[in-house]
Amino acid sequence: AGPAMRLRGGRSRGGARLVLACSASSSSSSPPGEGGGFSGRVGFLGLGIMGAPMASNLIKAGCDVTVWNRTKSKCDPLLTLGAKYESSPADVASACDVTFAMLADPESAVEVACGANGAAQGMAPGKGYVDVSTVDAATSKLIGKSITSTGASFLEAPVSGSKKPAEDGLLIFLTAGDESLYNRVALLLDVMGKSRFFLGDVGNGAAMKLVVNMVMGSMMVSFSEGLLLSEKVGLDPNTLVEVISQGAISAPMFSLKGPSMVKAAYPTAFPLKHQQKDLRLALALAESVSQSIPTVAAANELYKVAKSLGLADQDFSAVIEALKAKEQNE
Ligand SMILES: NC(=O)C1=CN([C@@H]2O[C@H](COP(=O)(O)OP(=O)(O)OC[C@H]3O[C@@H](n4cnc5c(N)ncnc54)[C@H](OP(=O)(O)O)[C@@H]3O)[C@@H](O)[C@H]2O)C=CC1
Ligand SMILES: O=CCCC(=O)O
Repeated sequence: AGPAMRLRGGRSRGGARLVLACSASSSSSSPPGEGGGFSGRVGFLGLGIMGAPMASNLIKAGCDVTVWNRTKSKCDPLLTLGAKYESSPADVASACDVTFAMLADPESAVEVACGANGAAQGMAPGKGYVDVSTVDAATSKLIGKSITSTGASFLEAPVSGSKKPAEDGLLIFLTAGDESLYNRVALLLDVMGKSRFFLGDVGNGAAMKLVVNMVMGSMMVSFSEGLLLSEKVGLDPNTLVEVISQGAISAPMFSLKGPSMVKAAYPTAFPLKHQQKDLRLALALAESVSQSIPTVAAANELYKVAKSLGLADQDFSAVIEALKAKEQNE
């Protein structure tokens, strides 16, 4: 099947419709749709900035959710909401019909899926694994192979959208892999997101995500340069943010992050270390097809400088501090 897309308009967030749809006993009451109702147990591995609100939305929608996180204390708020707990990814996968994973990077995604007590050890025919972490295509294929070798199904489904969209259930899923698993979990994706794309073979979702994030990472650097230059020539950078917001290059990211960047505040929504990871992976993707992406390469260097300044866990908008530091050193 060719790429398919389903865009949803008006939301019925947190309403009875979703509660009914996710409840184990009421799948027949589910709304019609590609996935129908989801009546099984749902696992969730990785409860960081993104994973915690995503799992939380599934619980609030009435799903039977079992969680695991490397740092166990991060499970507590989810347990309070009604989640169950298992002590390893393998145990979660074994207890659940479908397991989602939201891990930091390729290394942790592989470790949790394929390592000792990894999810693959709890997989079996009829079960599904949905990796929503941002990784490269090769990593996703490796994880997919490990999962499908057990007879289970695999879907990669990285997300566009940050902390707030995750909290609001407004993420964009970029999925690829097993289409029947995609259809099976469609309702769950719709609890956590506002739209979903099915892009074909495993690797296409990862590639789409990296291309989107490489554009975002360079946009942020260009915006940072503009803020600093405007200030240097005697303009009010807040006015620049306002002017940009009304023109053709308006983007929610600029309006959202600009005002706090002007105040040198970087409350973390998307950690800078993850943005740099995505640029690194995008550069490798470009290299694999001999595509030149010099702007991204330059942006990546700045994120690396920002990391070396101790800003890895700040929001990625803190990359502006690398430009300030560069100026001081010149
Ligand atoms: N934040 C954002 O705006 C967005 C992030 N993403 C992507 O989503 C993924 C998660 O991001 P985010 O939630 O922000 O990141 P966080 O850093 O907040 O969370 C990372 C998660 O990975 C776990 N983890 C890290 N290393 C290991 C390991 N070796 N073994 C087991 N678990 C591990 C962490 O566990 P522990 O709690 O123990 O550290 C935590 O649960 C990343 O791939 C990111 O690029 C995608 C879209 C938006
Ligand atoms: O991977 C992070 C993406 C953040 C966003 O889409 O706003």
